[in-house]
Amino acid sequence: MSDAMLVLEGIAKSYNRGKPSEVTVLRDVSLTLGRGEVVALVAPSGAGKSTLLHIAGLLDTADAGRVVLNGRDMDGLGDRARTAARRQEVGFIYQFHHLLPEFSALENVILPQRANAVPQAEAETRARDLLDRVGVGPRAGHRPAALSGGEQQRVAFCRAMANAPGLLLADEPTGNLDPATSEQVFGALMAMVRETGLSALIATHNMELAARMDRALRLDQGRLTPGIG
Ligand SMILES: Nc1ncnc2c1ncn2[C@@H]1O[C@H](COP(=O)(O)OP(=O)(O)OP(=O)(O)O)[C@@H](O)[C@H]1O
Repeated sequence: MSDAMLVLEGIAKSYNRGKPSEVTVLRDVSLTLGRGEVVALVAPSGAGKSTLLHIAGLLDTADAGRVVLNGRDMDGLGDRARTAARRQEVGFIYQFHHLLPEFSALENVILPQRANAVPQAEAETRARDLLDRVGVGPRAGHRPAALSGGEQQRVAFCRAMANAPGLLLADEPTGNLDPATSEQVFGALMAMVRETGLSALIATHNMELAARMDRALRLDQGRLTPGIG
């Protein structure tokens, strides 16, 4: 098996193709993310970070180029196979937690496992373990609205990790938090990523956080260049 968890080759993406409002976001994006490697994705607002993360995580398709996830070429796969690959291989974290408001923290971490046919008791044990590891175990029975911003985001990590993905994609995961909470949440995220040997691509505007990852890539004018620049 290859050492890469994710390979992107020559990815291009435009919105409103063929219309006067066409906007080209990604021109030629290539990237190899090794197993256990944590890479910062730094970009000005509107440069296409979310678009790139969505293509890498199989939530969107590119106009050109290849996505190889865990050694498997995603080209030509049907919707069902892409959804199955995404559920097994990819965890997402967003700037806003997007937890389900009607469910407790615990249930929010159980549900994705149930969607993956994990038995209830096993899903609950894993959810409790994940929540304990990021320090929100005592709050497991609370709904998101009763949790602080930092707690909500830690629950969102647990949800992303619920199905033990090999790849974590994060879109400004601490962008909505004050500096002290951001530090706490980033610390919990990195500890879990390192412990589980996950590969991660983490978009951030925070240069200090970017500098603490294995390397940084800058997205600008539809292309990636090394460094924070
Ligand atoms: N569905 C869409 N239709 C048309 N244009 C879009 C669509 N989605 C995104 N765009 C445009 O593509 C560009 C890149 O968007 P994207 O959300 O990927 O940027 P971003 O780098 O994540 O931005 P931010 O940091 O502000 O969240 C923007 O100019 C945006 O307006």
